[in-house]
Amino acid sequence: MALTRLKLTAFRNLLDAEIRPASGINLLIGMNASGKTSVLEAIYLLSLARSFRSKRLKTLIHHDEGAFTVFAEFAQPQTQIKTTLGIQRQQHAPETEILFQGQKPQGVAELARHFPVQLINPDAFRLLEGSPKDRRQFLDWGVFHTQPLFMSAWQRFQRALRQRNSLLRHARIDPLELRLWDQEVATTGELISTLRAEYLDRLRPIFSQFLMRLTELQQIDIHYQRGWDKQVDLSSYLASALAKDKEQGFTQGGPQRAELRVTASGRLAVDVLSRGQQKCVVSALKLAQGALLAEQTGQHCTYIIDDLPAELDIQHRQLFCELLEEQNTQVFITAVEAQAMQQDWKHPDRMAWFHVKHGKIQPTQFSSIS
Ligand SMILES: Nc1ncnc2c1ncn2[C@@H]1O[C@H](COP(=O)(O)OP(=O)(O)OP(=O)(O)O)[C@@H](O)[C@H]1O
Repeated sequence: MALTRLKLTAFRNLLDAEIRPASGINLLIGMNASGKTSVLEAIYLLSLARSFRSKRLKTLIHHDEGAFTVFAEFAQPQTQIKTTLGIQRQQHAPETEILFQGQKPQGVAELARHFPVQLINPDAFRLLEGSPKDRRQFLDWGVFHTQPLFMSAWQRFQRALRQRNSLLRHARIDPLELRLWDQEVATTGELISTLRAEYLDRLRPIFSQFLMRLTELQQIDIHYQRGWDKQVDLSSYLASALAKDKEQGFTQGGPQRAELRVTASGRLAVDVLSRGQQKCVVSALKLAQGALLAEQTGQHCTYIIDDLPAELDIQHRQLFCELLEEQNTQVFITAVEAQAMQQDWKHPDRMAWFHVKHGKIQPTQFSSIS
């Protein structure tokens, strides 16, 4: 799905703003604090019903207003099928109101499937330097979008794990009940783990190709650690770890502890790569996810890229832009300087420039803001 219209009301400093983006590259240029990241934040909200900056959506409401609204229209480029999505958060309402095609969606998964978004921002480094959870989220984005079995396995696993953990904290444990939850954790956990490993096997070669185009870096590897002892299946592992799990009061091993180790010549990438090199690795990983999604499902994801020029020299910037354009998908890029984003774009006809100034957005030409 491509975003064809975005209307923002009282969303951060954007009191009343509207854009009709191009189906290809969209450049949002503006000074610091003009509202560029807020536009990306609104687009991200359309996919996940949450922000990448704040835990509480109420903080996104303009300081002088009582509610924000994000309204969007989408079109499927091949079929021209049109959809609408509206999200409103009121200061005093108990929850966020979401209307997808005029109706309450079944869950956030429905929004994510409808409009997959990949974010590359200064926090994207977290993929390398952050916690294992950040890397599991990255991996699961891809598995969720390409493996129909994943979602229900994940929900069943989470429920069974919660039940098992609660049981572990009881003074007396009913062995029959424990066996029941162990079985459910083991069956769904093994499936999740297999789906993740298979996904990563498909992602690796695509990632390497992107990385080769972006940098001269070699020997970047991604190792998958499934979260429990390599030698045994999950069922046997749970049985062998029971005494320790009881002592700790929670299940210590399983897919909830999986980890991705990204290494450069055998050392952790975050310890040895420069910031620019790290940005290239993270960008190649995210581009690979989008390309694999398109290859497997025919669906394109939308890239939102905050401050693209940051950390990249002109050569790497141009290579990155070239790759983005080749993906034939919708992209939103913010930058402070228009000059830094002036490339030899191959399809200027599919591009749109927007000037963001004091919370207002104007479609514009490169020449008028450079
Ligand atoms: N709830 C809110 N109500 C009104 N203004 C807000 C709210 N939250 C943030 N702002 C302000 O909105 C402005 C735009 O912030 P935003 O992060 O979108 O800017 P930006 O153009 O991405 O800037 P930079 O280039 O510095 O990253 C800032 O001045 C910020 O303080």
